[in-house]
Amino acid sequence: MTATVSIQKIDKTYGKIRALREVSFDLPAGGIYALVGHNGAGKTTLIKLMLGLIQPSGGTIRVLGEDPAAGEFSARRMLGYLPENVAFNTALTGRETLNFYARLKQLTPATAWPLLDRVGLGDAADRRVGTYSKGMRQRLGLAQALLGRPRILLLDEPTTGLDPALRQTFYDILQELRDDGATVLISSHALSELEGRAEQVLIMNRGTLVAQGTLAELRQISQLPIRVSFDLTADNDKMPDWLANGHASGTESHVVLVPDDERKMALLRTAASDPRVRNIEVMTPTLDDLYAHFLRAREAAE
Ligand SMILES: Nc1ncnc2c1ncn2[C@@H]1O[C@H](COP(=O)(O)OP(=O)(O)OP(=O)(O)O)[C@@H](O)[C@H]1O
Repeated sequence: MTATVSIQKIDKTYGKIRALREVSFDLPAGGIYALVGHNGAGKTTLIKLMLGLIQPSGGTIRVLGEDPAAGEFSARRMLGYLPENVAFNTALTGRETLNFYARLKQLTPATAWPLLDRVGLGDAADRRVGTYSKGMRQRLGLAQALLGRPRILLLDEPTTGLDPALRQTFYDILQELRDDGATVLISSHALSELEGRAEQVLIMNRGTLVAQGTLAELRQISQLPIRVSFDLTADNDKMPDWLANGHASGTESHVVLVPDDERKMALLRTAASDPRVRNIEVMTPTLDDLYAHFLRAREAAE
């Protein structure tokens, strides 16, 4: 699959601050990618570089085959962007705001109106943005980013301020775009909600890319253990042999740490055939765990 975004050895300095150091990655078409990292890790700087809003200090960037920093960046029309802080003219209505952005993208405004319904703003479309709640402004920001069915969607902290229902709608929309072949990059601190939604995760730390991969790949690289916990029936006077090295955590619950899926399956097969086992729970490392692990590993290496 071809990369819609290709970043090679990108450096970016602001005066004495080195915001990005030799960052390289490709984003294939048809995927949702999570860009995660502490405050100041360089996420917004990367997004601004892809949009051509700032120039790199070194390295090359290609977005849909073009250099965003070049004067003529026609692929810009194929990009949707939702900035971290959406600021709209409060005197305009939602519909007028969308009309304005549609014209900037050389689209016929009326063709954009269904987007207002799509983000749940249909009823408020003709109210002034000044009367909107934070979440409603965020919805309008999303509608604006979706104008013209973008091939690449760059979203900076998009779900801050959204209620759970809209968050779900939001991810449904992103999945539709992804299935249609778009590249969606989400910069976020909301790691738990990205789990199971992003195909790949890119972990940034102080301007460098410390890990990139699917959750399964990151789990494998990290070698963080899988926790398997067993509840036993109360009438056991002796711990089952296969659990002898399990750690007692409470009276009837026992936790075993296994290094990989193969050992996990072997343990599950044994446990499932033991009538003394009432319940089994498997806890694989979460994105939070992996994120903490890769940051620790990087700090230790420095
Ligand atoms: N215009 C600027 N002038 C000077 N320094 C800047 C500028 N923009 C960003 N920086 C610095 O570059 C580094 C990376 O900032 P960036 O905004 O890309 O981080 P981020 O990962 O998006 O952070 P956050 O999660 O807080 O949004 C930080 O040290 C920041 O202070």
